[in-house]
Amino acid sequence: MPTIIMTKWPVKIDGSVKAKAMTFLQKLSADDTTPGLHVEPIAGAADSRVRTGRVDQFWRAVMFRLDGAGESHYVIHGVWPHDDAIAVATRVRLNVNPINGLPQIEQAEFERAEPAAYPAVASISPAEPLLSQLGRTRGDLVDRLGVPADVADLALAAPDEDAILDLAQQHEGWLGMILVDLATPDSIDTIAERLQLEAPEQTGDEDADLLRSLKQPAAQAQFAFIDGQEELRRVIEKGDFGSWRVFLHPEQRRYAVRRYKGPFRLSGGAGTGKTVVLIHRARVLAREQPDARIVLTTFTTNLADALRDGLAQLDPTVPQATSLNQPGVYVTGVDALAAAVIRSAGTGIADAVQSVLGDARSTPTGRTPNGRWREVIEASSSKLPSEIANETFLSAEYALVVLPNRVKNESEYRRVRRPSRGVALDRTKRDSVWALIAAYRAQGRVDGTLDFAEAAAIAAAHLATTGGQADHVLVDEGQDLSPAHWQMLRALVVESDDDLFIAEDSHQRIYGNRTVLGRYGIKIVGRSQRLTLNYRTTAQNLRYAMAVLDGGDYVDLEEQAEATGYRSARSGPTPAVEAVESLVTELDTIAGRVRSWLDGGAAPETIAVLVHDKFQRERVVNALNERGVQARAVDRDRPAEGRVLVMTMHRAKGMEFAKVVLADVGFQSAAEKARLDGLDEIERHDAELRARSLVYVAATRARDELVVIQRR
Ligand SMILES: Nc1ncnc2c1ncn2[C@@H]1O[C@H](COP(=O)(O)OP(=O)(O)OP(=O)(O)O)[C@@H](O)[C@H]1O
Repeated sequence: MPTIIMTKWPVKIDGSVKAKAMTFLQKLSADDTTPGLHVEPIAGAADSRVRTGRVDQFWRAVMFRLDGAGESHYVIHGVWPHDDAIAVATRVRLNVNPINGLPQIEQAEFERAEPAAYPAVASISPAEPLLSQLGRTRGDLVDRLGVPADVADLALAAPDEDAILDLAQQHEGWLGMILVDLATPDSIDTIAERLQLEAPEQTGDEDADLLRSLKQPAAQAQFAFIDGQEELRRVIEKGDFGSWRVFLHPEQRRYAVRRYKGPFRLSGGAGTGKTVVLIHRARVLAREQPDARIVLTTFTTNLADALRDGLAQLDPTVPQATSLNQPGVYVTGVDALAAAVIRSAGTGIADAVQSVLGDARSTPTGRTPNGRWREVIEASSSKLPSEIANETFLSAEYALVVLPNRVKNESEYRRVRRPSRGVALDRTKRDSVWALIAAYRAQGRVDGTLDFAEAAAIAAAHLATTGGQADHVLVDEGQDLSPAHWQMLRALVVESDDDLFIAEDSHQRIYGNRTVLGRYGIKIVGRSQRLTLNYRTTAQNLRYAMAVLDGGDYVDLEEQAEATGYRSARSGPTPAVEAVESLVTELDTIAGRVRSWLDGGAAPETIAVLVHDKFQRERVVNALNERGVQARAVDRDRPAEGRVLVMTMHRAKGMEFAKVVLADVGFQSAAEKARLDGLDEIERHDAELRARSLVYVAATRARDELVVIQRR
């Protein structure tokens, strides 16, 4: 049976043709001699491997036929109306790039989109073109990286990064990736290494050489060997947004498949495909080890829902376990995971409760309500200064010091170390803090409730004595997890190769406090890498989002300063920043923007308005509806179709939309200002970092257009 090698192009055809192309490819992959397919060479074609095939009366597929290892292979170049297909088929040629060993389809680009020609730079600006400013020469591009000469000339003439990105967008696969990299300060060697470029080996058997070239890691960002009919159907049915499932960047592929002798950490800015790598890695592990118990977890239940959907989209045949300790991939939020461990332990949880809280409960039931710390402080006659007697300080002290160290009483608290906690506590203050913690715990005991951090600490203590219940744990949004979460995950997975794989971005920490993995038994030691190519956000929006972070001192889970340099593969309009004086003007401005996008043909559910809190969310929904724009608030539920979506910036974490309005940027309510003023310096600094991170998270949700509304 012939093997189908898909390129990115055929997935861009529209609905009715897609269905016919699917039928054609299915038949082709079953038997290329089936009558009616009309797989035929073209007389006088530039490449003797070219074939056309009959999709229907009007449409033809253009393909290359390669024979290797006793099998035929079809590289599907695209589907065109009959006459266009013949014209394309006559001219295209598939060959191996003699410099970098990667496959290239020559001339194809010119038939689809005429690349922009940049006017001679001197005529528009005296500035030097970007690549020569970066010291790149034609020799670097053509002779070292294998960029075709015509494309290299356009790149060398491009005045700035945006122009290079526009050019990159016209070239699929490795060529687009090289162009994006060329606009960064990375050295030519770094670019060549990242894409694993190597001079080709020539055996004299051209088809075999081509097939080997098509299997190179960088080739797989553009060409995919399709594994069976079912996969073929999935590849064709999904539009371009689905291309993450098939065409991975060579770096993404490496992290998805590589084996590690212990925990591994993958960092990367928003939109660099960390989640994509995790989903692929879960699939690779599940396919290779069908009996393995794999846990894929993240910070919230909504994000876990998205991971579950993503895994099912990638491959519905990967078994998703419905409970812990079962073969398959168990996808769950990290707090739901703690609850599952406690639930499955039954009354056997009593020892763990005793060791963490020092009380004899065996069946904790509910969840401690929000605001409990405030109630405890208000009910006490504590003499502690306000920068200590506040919810932010106490909950952090509890999560960072008390729970991970299993402090159960005053004398243990007097002795415990409090690294990186800022505010020093003398003996009297420690005793007073402990009195509040004891009151907090007593109230939990009365109601039979646990807070999230307590539940994770208890689950960790239970697993530490009963043993691991997973073979591989994959974690997304690692920057938001608390020490007790890490202790639980460490104890959940049996220590072995590929035990923990952690994706994180410290710039996106919007919950909790900084954590250092090494303190909780997770030793990364040199097994840590970074993704740097942003797939989601245009370079213009990314620049705005990065500027929000400027000056903040972010550190990652290993206490290293977080790198900020990363690049985007896409270019678009500059974000619009609008300053407004009042709430009413803000609402009018939001409605005006949204309406103009809708009038321009955008689907309502691809537009999101992101706000700070639930009150503002309701205000915006009402204002939009009153102004005739159908809008809907998104809370825990999944976003619905047919309405403009309005949600908090926290809720938008992990999501993406074509167009985004960021509301209330820079606005601080009087209550929030008073809360921040009451914090000690370190806590306030951390709260400010989180606030910037929140705007960064929100700004990086936009794929194409971003409007920022600043309230003065
Ligand atoms: N190889 C790829 N080809 C095409 N699209 C991709 C690829 N990798 C990722 N993407 C797309 O880029 C977007 C961002 O990917 P993903 O959500 O995995 O990034 P992330 O690093 O987890 O982002 P965030 O930290 O903001 O949640 C998604 O739309 C995803 O489908």
